[in-house]
Amino acid sequence: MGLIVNGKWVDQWYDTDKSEGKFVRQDSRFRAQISTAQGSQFKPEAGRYHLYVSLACPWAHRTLIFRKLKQLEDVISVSVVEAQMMENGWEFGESGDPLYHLDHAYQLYLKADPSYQGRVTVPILWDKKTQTIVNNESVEIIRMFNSAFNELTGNVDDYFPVAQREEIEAVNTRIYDTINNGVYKAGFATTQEAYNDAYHTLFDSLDWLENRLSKQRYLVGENITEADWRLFTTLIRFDAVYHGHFKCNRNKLSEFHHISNYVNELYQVPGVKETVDLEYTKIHYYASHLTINPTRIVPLGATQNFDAPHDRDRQYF
Ligand SMILES: N[C@@H](CCC(=O)N[C@@H](CS)C(=O)NCC(=O)O)C(=O)O
Repeated sequence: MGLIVNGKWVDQWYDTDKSEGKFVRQDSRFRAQISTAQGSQFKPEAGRYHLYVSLACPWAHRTLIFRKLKQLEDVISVSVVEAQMMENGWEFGESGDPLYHLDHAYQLYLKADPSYQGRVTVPILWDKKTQTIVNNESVEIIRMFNSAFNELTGNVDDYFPVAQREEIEAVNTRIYDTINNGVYKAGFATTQEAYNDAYHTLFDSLDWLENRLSKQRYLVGENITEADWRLFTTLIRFDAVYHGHFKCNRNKLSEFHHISNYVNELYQVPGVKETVDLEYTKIHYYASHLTINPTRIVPLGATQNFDAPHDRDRQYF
């Protein structure tokens, strides 16, 4: 775990000294867009882009789901970093960097921008043509996958419909702050107060979500939208990782009837379960975060069956 400082990798845990023990996530820095717009440097082209992911990472997981749902598997290649992230950050191992056979993800960041400073995160959407990072922000990557390649694939499924954008964004904002990033705020807090705040805000939001999902099948409208997928990748990891490792333990997610049925439904959407690997995920979190779990012992639970029948196809008012 570390970051790039003045062109060099430095092994360093998150610094919470200046934020009263609170974990503050760094903004993603590569923010270019793939688009057909005139003058666009990055046009949608089959075989041009490569996605680097960790199967443990909820942010990267979103991009894998969109790659599946939008039938981009033959258009955008993918590779997976090693489960453990130790003193050199994300490691590529034998198959993690099929393009340049680099050892570490930080080398890829420096290849894209030798002056890059900061943390080295996944997902990374790489352009093989100009040999740079197009974008390393999952929200923007899934939106590109949602629409930029439609003409190439013929898949016009839309998870961010114009008519619902405002409501989707409002829901996303609360869910990002209190749930997606909320579990990290609890887990990476270094003072009791910062942890307490994150814990209460997280479970207030899960109570709100349980109520919302008792009245409607999906977060927004009558179909699955990006809001559901953005939430799903955090929820699927909850009992296996966040409940124990990040101390988000007021309840297990399986104790929320509507939320857990909702997770099962999303898991059972064709193609999605192939993007989930909770064993790899547990190894990543428990064996990489030495500050939180110095013994690196990976717990054997929680046993969950996301293939169990769900009740989400019932009538809603
Ligand atoms: N805002 C980014 C966050 C990506 C992110 O933080 N990924 C984590 C893995 S779950 C990471 O690579 N962390 C490495 C680090 O912070 O040093 C996104 O949504 O893409």
